[in-house]
Amino acid sequence: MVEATAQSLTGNDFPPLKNDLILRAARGERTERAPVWVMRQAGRYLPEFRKVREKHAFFDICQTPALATEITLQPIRRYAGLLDAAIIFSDILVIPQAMGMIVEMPEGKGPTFPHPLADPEDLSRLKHPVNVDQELGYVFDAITMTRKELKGEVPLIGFCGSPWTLMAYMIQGGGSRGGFHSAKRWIFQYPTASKELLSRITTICVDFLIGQVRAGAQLVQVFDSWASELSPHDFQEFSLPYLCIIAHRVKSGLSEVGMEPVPMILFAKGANYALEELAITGGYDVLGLDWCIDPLVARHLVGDSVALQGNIDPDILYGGKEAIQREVKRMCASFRSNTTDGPKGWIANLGHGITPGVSTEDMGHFLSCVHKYSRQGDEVV
Ligand SMILES: Cc1c2[nH]c(c1CCC(=O)O)Cc1[nH]c(c(CCC(=O)O)c1C)Cc1[nH]c(c(CCC(=O)O)c1C)Cc1[nH]c(c(CCC(=O)O)c1C)C2
Repeated sequence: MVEATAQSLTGNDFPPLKNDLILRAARGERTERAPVWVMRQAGRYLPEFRKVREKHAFFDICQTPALATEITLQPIRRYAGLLDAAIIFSDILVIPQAMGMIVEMPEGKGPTFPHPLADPEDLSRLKHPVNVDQELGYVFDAITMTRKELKGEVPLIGFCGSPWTLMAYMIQGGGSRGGFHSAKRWIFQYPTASKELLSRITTICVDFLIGQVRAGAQLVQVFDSWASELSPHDFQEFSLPYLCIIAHRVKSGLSEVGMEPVPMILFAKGANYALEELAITGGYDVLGLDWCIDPLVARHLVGDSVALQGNIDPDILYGGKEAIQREVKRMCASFRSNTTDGPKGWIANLGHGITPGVSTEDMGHFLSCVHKYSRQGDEVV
């Protein structure tokens, strides 16, 4: 059992980093090959995860730094040398919990809120303001412990959910399967209360991400997984402004405490129409793409101002080895603009999270194909 805590370890005590490929790509640099990691890489498709999960409740794992560390490291060990980043094992729904909501995670059922927010009066049920160190200090401890245990093999990514995506769960009370009709009703019927809630969540996201970086996270990602539920107009009104505030305040907050900024990644699924604007005003270093946009088109929209992450359709991992190889080749050609130069400002990933039924072997094959076909000097078509 490792006994480090965020208090006992300063940044300087962490082991030196051996693989900075993702940090260079996030800064927009040309790299010898594309760094690769996979959203939800530490999760249910891994038998070693399921084994731990049989014995522990989901949020007990999140709240026990040694278990969160162990699961974060599982894919790094299994795919030794193939993954270029680890992502801390946690969940976006720890923020609603910190605000006082009960969130349950029955196995195989996804998140459940027994008492979702029904109408604006329910905002008074929420803790406000939230002391992030007190409520979410366990995530900081898990990050510090994981960073140490990673021994500098790859950088560690911290994360949070976006204000809109979190609000959607808090009102809907369950996962995406049932849609987000109640949450959508709020933005139309109670726009002012919706914005009050979004502002409160934004403040927590800022403190939470700053705390994660202070604890040892070397990049951070904001997941706006359900941006796809909003029209372009409503994304402008109920998501984008809060996403921008997060990026700008995290950067200024870090500089106030004398820390270097870390690359910030935004994954706003289904908001490809906003890529150009996000690249100009968003404040993020990397924009994640879902699979519904051609990388060449995305690059054309954002120019050279940001790095891109993504974006193969996660279901390709069900298509067998040949299809995986063919589609990775295609993705590489598109992100590399069909040149033999190494990729520039590109982090390879899926266009959303890996799903539980993928075989561990096919995941490994995907990673190997990215290594093979994103390499500088190689033919790309
Ligand atoms: C980054 C992350 C998340 N969850 C988990 C991680 C761990 C790190 C990783 O491996 O990526 C573990 C993580 N989170 C969960 C699991 C499975 C839980 C179990 O064991 O029962 C795991 C391994 C539970 C969970 N938590 C959530 C869902 C989705 C439900 C829906 O469809 O609306 C689910 C199924 C909410 C959630 N959680 C997260 C997102 C954003 C990413 C995405 O869009 O996939 C979202 C939307 C983020």
